[in-house]
Amino acid sequence: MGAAVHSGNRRGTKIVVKDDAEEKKFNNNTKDLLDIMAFYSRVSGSVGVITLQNPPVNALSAAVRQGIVDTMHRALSEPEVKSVVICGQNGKFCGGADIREFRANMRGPPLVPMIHLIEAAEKPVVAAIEGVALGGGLELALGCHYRIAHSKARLGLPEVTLGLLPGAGGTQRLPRLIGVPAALELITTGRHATAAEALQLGIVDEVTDHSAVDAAVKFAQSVAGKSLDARRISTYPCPRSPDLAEIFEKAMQEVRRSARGAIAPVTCVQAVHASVTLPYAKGMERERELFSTLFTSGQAHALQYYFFAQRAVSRWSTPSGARWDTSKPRPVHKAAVIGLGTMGRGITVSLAQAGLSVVAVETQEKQLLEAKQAVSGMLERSAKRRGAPLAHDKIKYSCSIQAVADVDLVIEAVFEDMALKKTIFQQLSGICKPGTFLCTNTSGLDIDELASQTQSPELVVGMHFFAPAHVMKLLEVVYGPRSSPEALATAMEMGKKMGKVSVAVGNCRGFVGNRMLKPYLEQAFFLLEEGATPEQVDQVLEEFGFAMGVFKVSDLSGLDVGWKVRKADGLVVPGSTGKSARIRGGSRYSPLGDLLCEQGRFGQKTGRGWYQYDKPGGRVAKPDPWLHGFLEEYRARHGLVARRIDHQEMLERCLYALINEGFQILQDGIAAGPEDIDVIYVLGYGWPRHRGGPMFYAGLVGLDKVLERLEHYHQVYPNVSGLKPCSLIRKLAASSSPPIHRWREFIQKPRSQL
Ligand SMILES: CCC/C=C/C(=O)SCCNC(=O)CCNC(=O)[C@H](O)C(C)(C)COP(=O)([O-])OP(=O)([O-])OC[C@H]1O[C@@H](n2cnc3c(N)ncnc32)[C@H](O)[C@@H]1OP(=O)([O-])[O-]
Repeated sequence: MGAAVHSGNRRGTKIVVKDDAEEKKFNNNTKDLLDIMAFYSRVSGSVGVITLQNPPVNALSAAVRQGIVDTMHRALSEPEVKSVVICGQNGKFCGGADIREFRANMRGPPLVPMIHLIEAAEKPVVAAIEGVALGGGLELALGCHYRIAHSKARLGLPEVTLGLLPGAGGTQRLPRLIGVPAALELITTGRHATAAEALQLGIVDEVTDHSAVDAAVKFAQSVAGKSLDARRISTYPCPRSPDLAEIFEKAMQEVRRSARGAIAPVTCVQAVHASVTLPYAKGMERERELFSTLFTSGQAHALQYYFFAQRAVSRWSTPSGARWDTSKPRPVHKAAVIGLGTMGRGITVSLAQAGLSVVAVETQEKQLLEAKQAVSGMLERSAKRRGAPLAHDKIKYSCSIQAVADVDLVIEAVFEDMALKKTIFQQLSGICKPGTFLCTNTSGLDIDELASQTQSPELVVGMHFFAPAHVMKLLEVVYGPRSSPEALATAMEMGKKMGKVSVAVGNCRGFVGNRMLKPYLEQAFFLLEEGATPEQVDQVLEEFGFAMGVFKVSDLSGLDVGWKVRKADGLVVPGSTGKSARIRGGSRYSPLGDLLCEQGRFGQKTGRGWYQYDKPGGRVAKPDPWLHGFLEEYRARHGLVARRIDHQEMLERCLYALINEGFQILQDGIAAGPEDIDVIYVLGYGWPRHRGGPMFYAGLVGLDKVLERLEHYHQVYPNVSGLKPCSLIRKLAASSSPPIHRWREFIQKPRSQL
């Protein structure tokens, strides 16, 4: 970069042109905005450089927008300046509008006129895109006359994932620039494109491996004085082709199919449609109208809540006072996986892809060979998909558990069998070098019972992966009463390294996810007893937005899994008749799942479960007349009279029972906050993201309403403990249902042990 010409150095060679009078004027204009967050400097004499400065992602806050408007005016008014570059501080162009401002009163200049100011400028404006240009960030770049990107930059319009549409001209400019099909795909999925793809699509003009800012300055000099007539995207003709109607119809079908009730993707298609049917100015009006509808919707609120929730879970804390910011993870270079069944294989792949050396142990030679082949295939497919190098050489396979002696962390992933796991933990405790963290992949067993098998219980934590383990983003990291903060921090960090969202949870039966699933499943079974069919219950849940209804999920994961657990708990009493058949420990119990298992109906794997499949392993669920007959016969045998159950009741009983357990989990301190539960349910259990998660949904419905319905159902079914409202929901409802971010104040804090 050339020498700067003004005084007032703010950062290194960047010179800020901002005199006292201007500062005062700005402060008067913006009243309480603390600082101009776009800095102006002049480079090589003739290029005005505007640098957005709002860490960490240079989001377009009111102050940044004000700064851009002011510095643009400055650049345009200086006769020496012939062209302008807009860039972002710290190698990040811009992460879009400031999402935190969406729920506050609108201040500062709006985005749309700000971008028009840039586009209408008579001097060329070049966007220097490093890091990210997302949402409003990309829309800002589309308002510039040229775009230069760094090869590692990512560009996209992810507004749809926040329940919005690109409302700063994105739906009108992008199709004009790259055509309707490509724009529709980017806008409705919200995915990020690489710089190379953006170049190919025509979103950017040049890609560089060096500094995009330097390249943009050079470029800006080369285009100074040239006509900008062909560079203003808003003036481009509307893209037209004979098959446009078909393209839109297909896009609409696709988003309706995949959106599961989310309104933003559908609205995005409508907005892009306006770009071809209306002139630009009218298209912008339509974009604004549609944007306003989305902006105030509950779905946008839910998705934006979820955006922050997913980030908040990394700031974990435990009731004993351990915290993310005071507990340091220990580095892990070498890890081991014990047991190479389905879960163990997925975990091995995740570890190897995270760059760790892995010792993969399976004691049966034949299974070891099979696992080795399967893992190689998974790694190859995954490397191809991600365009990443193969990680085969990271893994050493062994038949002997002794091979784990020198690893830093072990993940045991054998069957869900406490006796077997205990034996392995006893062995590990003797074999591993001192300080090795011992983790168990379990979906609900007692971490502390396992810890007690070892010489160092403080090194033991649970890592509950979700199948398929190399694909699913969720990891429940379970701390026992004796797990050290360091062990917890290390497991959380390991999850992050593997690309997972790790959520710290306390040790109890089923942890958070599966514990909440129990009353939900229970209600689904009871509904069948009372007259519903699996299809009806699933339809209600799928219409709500679940990826799959509860019975389809049960068929997919295998009915035998829960059966084994119930047997171990002494709940399965084969051949029992009369009233006692449906009561356990004084509470209502449905043996329906047990009865199906006794018939060998384990779900998809046996071709029969709650549904029928064309063959064992078949995927397409079809209603099964046998099952309907079986349910009728079951009801008759137990003196149950089938009734028509409406959608509302099915939904309320399943969801409110689950939510009630969520409140109990908060009250027990098993989850630190409602965000933890919501992230677990969205990422691990198919809860629709546009409904924020079960706890957020409860707040949206109204806690007093949820409480009232729980009270009602508990009155009707007094022997179902899952319907008895938990005291925390009562307390919150009695305190005028505070917003979700204040719920933690109402949870009784266990005394800190620190
Ligand atoms: C008319 C209007 C039309 C336009 C609408 C829009 O532009 S809508 C917007 C469209 N844009 C998007 O949807 C992009 C949203 N952002 C992202 O996808 C990612 O943050 C990233 C890829 C930019 C960086 O990933 P990374 O893994 O490197 O980092 P990270 O993810 O951990 O974030 C770090 C911190 O920054 C925070 N924060 C981030 N962005 C924003 C924001 N826009 N705002 C506010 N805050 C934001 C984030 O909460 C976190 O804070 P914490 O927890 O530390 O207090």
